[in-house]
Amino acid sequence: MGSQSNFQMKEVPGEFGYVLQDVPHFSDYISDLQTYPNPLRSNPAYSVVKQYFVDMDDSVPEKIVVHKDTPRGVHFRRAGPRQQVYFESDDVLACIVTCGGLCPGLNTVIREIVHSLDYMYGVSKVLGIDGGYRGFYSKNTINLTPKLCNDIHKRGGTIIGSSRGGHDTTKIVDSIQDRGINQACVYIIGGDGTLRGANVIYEEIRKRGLKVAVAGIPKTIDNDIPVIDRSFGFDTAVEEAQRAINAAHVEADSAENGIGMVKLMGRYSGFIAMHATLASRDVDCCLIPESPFYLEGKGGLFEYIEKKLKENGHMVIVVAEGAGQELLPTKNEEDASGNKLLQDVGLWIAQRIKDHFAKQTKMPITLKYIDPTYMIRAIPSNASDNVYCTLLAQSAVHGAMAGYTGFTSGLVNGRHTYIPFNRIIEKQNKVVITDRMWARLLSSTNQPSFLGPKCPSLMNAGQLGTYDKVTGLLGCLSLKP
Ligand SMILES: Nc1ncnc2c1ncn2[C@@H]1O[C@H](COP(=O)(O)OP(=O)(O)OP(=O)(O)O)[C@@H](O)[C@H]1O
Ligand SMILES: O=P(O)(O)OC[C@H]1O[C@](O)(CO)[C@@H](O)[C@@H]1O
Ligand SMILES: [Mg+2]
Repeated sequence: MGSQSNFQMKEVPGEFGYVLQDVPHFSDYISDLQTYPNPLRSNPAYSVVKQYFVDMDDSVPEKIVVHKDTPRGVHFRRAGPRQQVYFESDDVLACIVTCGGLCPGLNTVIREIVHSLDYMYGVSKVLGIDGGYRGFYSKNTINLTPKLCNDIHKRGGTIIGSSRGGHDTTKIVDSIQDRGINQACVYIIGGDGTLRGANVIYEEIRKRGLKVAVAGIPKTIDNDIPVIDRSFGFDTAVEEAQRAINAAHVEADSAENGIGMVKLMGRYSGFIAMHATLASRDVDCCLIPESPFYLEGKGGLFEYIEKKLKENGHMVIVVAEGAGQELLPTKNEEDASGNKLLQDVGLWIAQRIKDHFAKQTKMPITLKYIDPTYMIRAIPSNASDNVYCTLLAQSAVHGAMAGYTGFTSGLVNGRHTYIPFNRIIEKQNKVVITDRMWARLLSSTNQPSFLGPKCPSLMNAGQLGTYDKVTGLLGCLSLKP
């Protein structure tokens, strides 16, 4: 499945190095479009709010830490309602699909799209596509009404179902066309794979010249989507992870040389593990995919565990599911979407630790391994994620009604924006171990950096300035602002 984009990004330059990375609009490929006054103009709740409508020229900078001489840089369109809309309420058919793994907040986003369409724009025809992309052409749809969706934010999962694999662009766009509608808003909620899929749907719709807006809402519990401040459900996941870490700590603290190990999600990005560790303060070692480590010898994990047990009598380790995969025997299996299936690194390390302490040392240990991964992502979103989901959904609805397409809504530096698909699918967001946040974690846990002769890859790649071979610590990180 390719992810190359056929349409160039719309870049609008301005003064002093200002660049607007704009989102596509119907007017880019359809002529003679009719516009209508936004129905919110006559809605008493909104018409009294000063500056409720977003100025067409408002934009949000991607980087807010700047030097006095640096150019103004990349900006994104500010999200929110526009004075004019490109649909008449009665003509619009909207549909919502959720794809990929579960994430706290999916139902909140669905609820808020349905409610916003109805209450703000008078759009009452909203279909839920059953079970991910393949539901477009192989299953029945669900009529989503404000009444049906009223309580769903209190439930985990997604009421319309989700799946991996099964994306067929032609069939999906045919199915949108076959429903006999020429005016539609398609809301696609999902992670990096889903948004690549959304981009090709948008491109096909554009090639066919259809007045169908494709709006994405980025979803990923791993927080691996670039550009945005964080993805919805992440806050909830970090909070829920505390329960598992607490349990691991209690178990470890109550045993002789107790080790509590918790595996958290994070296929390629260790954000949940990093933030859960920073939040907890009970964690002595956090292992993430971006930071290679080794077990044996000087500066290795076993040596550190022995030191910690001698000092404190117990310790807690958090490991992200994608950490240390290069140490495990390879298994070339993929899921239906083509994502590599990972080995259980937590189980593997737990066994290696047990073997090491049984054979190499006279230290009896008690190790408890906790894998709360699916329990964490199956819960409803917390209060802060609920607010976030609500605003993401409202922004997506405003954007599509205003004729924008091929975009996701997303929080950038605390402001809601519209981001073109091209930007959001171009790479994965990862923990940068030469950034301040990872350094903060290292100083909080006091764990080794593992950047010794056994992990030379980063040294060779020149990602670090210098490395203190004596202390094993990242002495001279080139910290980014
Ligand atoms: N490059 C691509 N082009 C078209 N469709 C894609 C592409 N990559 C993935 N998809 C489709 O997107 C859907 C979801 O992809 P995937 O299973 O990778 O989850 P995701 O959106 O990345 O979410 P998660 O964060 O849970 O992994 C699947 O139906 C898959 O077929
Ligand atoms: O078992 P599933 O549904 O494929 O999901 C597992 C994957 O989904 C994620 O939660 C991302 O959504 C990853 O962290 C994890 O590897
Ligand atoms: Mg993904």
